[in-house]
Amino acid sequence: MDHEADAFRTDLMTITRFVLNEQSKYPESRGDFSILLSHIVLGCKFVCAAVNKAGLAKLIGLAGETNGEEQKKLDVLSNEVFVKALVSSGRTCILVSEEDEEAIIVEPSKRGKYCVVFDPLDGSSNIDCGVSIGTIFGIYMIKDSGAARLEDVLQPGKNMVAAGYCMYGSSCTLVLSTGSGVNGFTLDPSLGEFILTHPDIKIPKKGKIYSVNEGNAKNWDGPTAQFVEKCKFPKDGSPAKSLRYIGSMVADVHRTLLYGGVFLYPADKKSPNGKLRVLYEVFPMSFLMEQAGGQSFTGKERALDLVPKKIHERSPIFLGSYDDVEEIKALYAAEEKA
Ligand SMILES: O=P(O)(O)OC[C@H]1O[C@](O)(COP(=O)(O)O)[C@@H](O)[C@@H]1O
Ligand SMILES: [Mg+2]
Ligand SMILES: [Mg+2]
Repeated sequence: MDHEADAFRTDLMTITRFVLNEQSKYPESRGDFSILLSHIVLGCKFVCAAVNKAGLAKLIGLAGETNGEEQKKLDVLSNEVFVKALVSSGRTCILVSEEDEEAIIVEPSKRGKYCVVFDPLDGSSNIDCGVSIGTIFGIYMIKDSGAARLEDVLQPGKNMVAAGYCMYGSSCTLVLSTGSGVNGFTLDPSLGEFILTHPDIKIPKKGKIYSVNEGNAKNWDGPTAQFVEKCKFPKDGSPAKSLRYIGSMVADVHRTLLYGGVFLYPADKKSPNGKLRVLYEVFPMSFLMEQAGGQSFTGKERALDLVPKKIHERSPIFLGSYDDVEEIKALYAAEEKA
């Protein structure tokens, strides 16, 4: 029996312990954020289990419903899981999900002071082939949850109090920032606990990878085409960058955060505002990137300074290593001057 107990490491930093430690830094805190996050974590565990057995449980394929785009069964299931988890936390007042046309205003008796914007299942085009997908979330805190209004979520991303994503890949990894750095936790399936495995993530200042759907190249604007050309054929004697593109923002951004480089989904003639949604894709990923020492740019401004007018608004995005994004900003500035 003794050898079993040895396995129990008292220093095991689970995400729950981590968040409670963070909370203890704010003596006035009532624990609302920790409770909210524990419900998000539960949602991620539930969706992770569903993703792992998607093929077995007939969760592959279309749901036969749309949100303006064809919804996959796992899109619908993940959305139901997170809406239920967030409302049952009793800590939210407004929810914005990619899968719901309208914002969800939580009934007054179940309200709390947080607004949560989320993409319940990111990378839908990769579900049926079992390639890494994920969940993305951002959290705002509002003063008066009693009077919760849509305007309370149409705020700049820099006003968020926390952001994160959970990647369902070869392992299940939850990456979180509460505004003081970025930490990564890996789900230990035997314990059912997220364990701190990537403390204080810092993105390399410059990377060797660029990540973009080159299939759209013929429709790109000048600065984007020039930047990708520089990645492939650098004129300063530096080695060419490698192209890596999974087609799931969570997975492409996760790799960028750990290895460095740049992920971009630019505007193009076909999609003048790009493809990715400001509130629940661009903002959370930009918040994490800045917290890890990188940066995020729209082609015009710092992504977190954007003020969205609609909940499903899209924006071009260039995010990643500080120096790589600086290069892109310089190309757009030069075009502006020209
Ligand atoms: O197939 P494309 O045009 O390269 O787009 C891929 C992008 O679209 C997305 O799948 C959009 O997100 P959803 O899957 O949540 O709709 C991103 O994850 C990904 O970065
Ligand atoms: Mg998405
Ligand atoms: Mg999605």
